[in-house]
Amino acid sequence: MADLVFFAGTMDCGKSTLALQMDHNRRARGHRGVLFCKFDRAGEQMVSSRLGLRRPAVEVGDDMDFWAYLVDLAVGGTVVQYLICDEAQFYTSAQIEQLARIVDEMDIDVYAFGITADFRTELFPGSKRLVELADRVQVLQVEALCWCGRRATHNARLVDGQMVTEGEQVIVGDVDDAAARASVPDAAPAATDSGNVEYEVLCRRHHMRRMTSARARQAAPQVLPFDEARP
Ligand SMILES: Nc1ncnc2c1ncn2[C@@H]1O[C@H](COP(=O)(O)OP(=O)(O)O)[C@@H](O)[C@H]1O
Ligand SMILES: Cc1cn([C@H]2C[C@H](O)[C@@H](COP(=O)(O)O)O2)c(=O)[nH]c1=O
Repeated sequence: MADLVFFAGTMDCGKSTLALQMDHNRRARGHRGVLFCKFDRAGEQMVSSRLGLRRPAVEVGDDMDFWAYLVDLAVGGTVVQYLICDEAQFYTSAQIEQLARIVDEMDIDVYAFGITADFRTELFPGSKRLVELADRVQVLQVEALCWCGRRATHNARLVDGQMVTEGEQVIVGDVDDAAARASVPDAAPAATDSGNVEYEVLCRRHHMRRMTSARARQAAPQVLPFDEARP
């Protein structure tokens, strides 16, 4: 019996890497699948991981109907056994419902990958519907870390280096990390009308205190990166 699985985590915790590995392992055994993406940092029609892997994918627009897409494939004689859906937080609620229907009525496994909450700690529409409908929500084994060493559970948005808690929900961008950026060399901070946007993953405590690594460094330069006192 097929499953709808939501692999959830913060930014930079290895979701796209796992998505590409799951696709690779299935294809290596002759299974047929379709890879979907939306607003990948590396560009359209692509799933990319910070480890340097990337593969072409079908870009999901708001008007994309997964059910109709799969029906068309079936009518054309293409047998599909699984779907990999990256950046699923950006999908609409209706699209997540279409994916659940595909699992139940076409017996196709759907593996969705995405961040649960935005920089304001509010659920994205796609993630909300996935939490509501998935057979399983799986937290990734590789944990992204807050600057204090705790598991990072939240995503902070930095505009010109300052953490913000208001703004548009969707701004494509990367974590503020030179090593991470090295795998996508053309990925500069996203320039918007309001400034340069980057993200940083934090534990809840430091997200709520708006204590980014830069602010912590200013407050107590000697305590980074791992402070026993943990401000
Ligand atoms: N230079 C590196 N060496 C080893 N691992 C790396 C390197 N750069 C990134 N990673 C790994 O890749 C992960 C990010 O993978 P990615 O699939 O892009 O994340 P996500 O899709 O969740 O944002 C990091 O958490 C880290 O484990
Ligand atoms: C927190 C947050 C993130 N985003 C964007 C930034 C990235 O383009 C993606 C997440 O990609 P990743 O592979 O998981 O790193 O989401 C956003 O638009 N709004 C937000 O609040």
